[in-house]
Amino acid sequence: MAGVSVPEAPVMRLRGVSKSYAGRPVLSGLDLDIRPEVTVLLGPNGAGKSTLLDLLSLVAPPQAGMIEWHGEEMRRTRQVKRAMRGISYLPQHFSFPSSYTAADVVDYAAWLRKVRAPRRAGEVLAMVGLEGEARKKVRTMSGGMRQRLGIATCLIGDPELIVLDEPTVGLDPAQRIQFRRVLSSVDAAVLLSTHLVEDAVVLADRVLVLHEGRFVFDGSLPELEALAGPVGDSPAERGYMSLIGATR
Ligand SMILES: Nc1ncnc2c1ncn2[C@@H]1O[C@H](COP(=O)(O)OP(=O)(O)OP(=O)(O)O)[C@@H](O)[C@H]1O
Repeated sequence: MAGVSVPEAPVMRLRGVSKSYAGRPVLSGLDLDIRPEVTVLLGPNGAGKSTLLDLLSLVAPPQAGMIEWHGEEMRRTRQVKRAMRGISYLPQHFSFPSSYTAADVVDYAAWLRKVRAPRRAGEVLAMVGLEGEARKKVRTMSGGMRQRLGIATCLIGDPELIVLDEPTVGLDPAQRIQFRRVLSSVDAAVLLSTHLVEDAVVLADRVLVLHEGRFVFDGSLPELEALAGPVGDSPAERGYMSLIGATR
């Protein structure tokens, strides 16, 4: 119908997803549709962000509820393996062999992910501002360079969903701007977790706030800012603080 915009079909859909560790609920009945946009997941320590990202990357199954990839419910290992080809995941803690060069790391990641026609290492390294560093060894890189190398490994093979756990840790302000450029240049759904409300301000098309295993917010940055209470340094931070009930 003319004038009515139809939202793109979700890449991934979660319905009633729950997860517990040793009987202690960490995620409780989450519903989520992921579309090709940059979604920033905020939440305090222990909110369940990393646990949720493990589920989104299909590394771990939920104990209740269901996950769909392009409308297909993930029930069998075969389905999960096929879907995983379209998903890149950078965990919070990762390391690469110290004797590898940046190009070795990218080639190795392509091999691990069974990417048939990987982008050339130089291309993904350039996307994260590591052009000219292809022959630099991991052991000689700064923390920020390693972080960008990790992000580069997620860009090979044109993934449809990129899941990044705290990717901005270790990036300085200039590198954060570079990272924003990278995200705006990739043609994929991106979901990243962070502790920094500022990351949501700079990067997010959509903001999710997870608190005690439940979504307490799912909306745009202006909608988050509209919730601003008295605590915090910026409108977005004040909105976030009021959602998680912070009093300091
Ligand atoms: N493998 C595990 N076994 C037992 N408990 C776990 C396990 N992984 C996480 N937890 C617990 O589940 C809760 C949520 O952890 P999770 O790492 O998902 O939170 P988070 O929001 O990512 O936290 P942070 O911001 O500190 O990284 C925490 O209480 C954590 O201790």
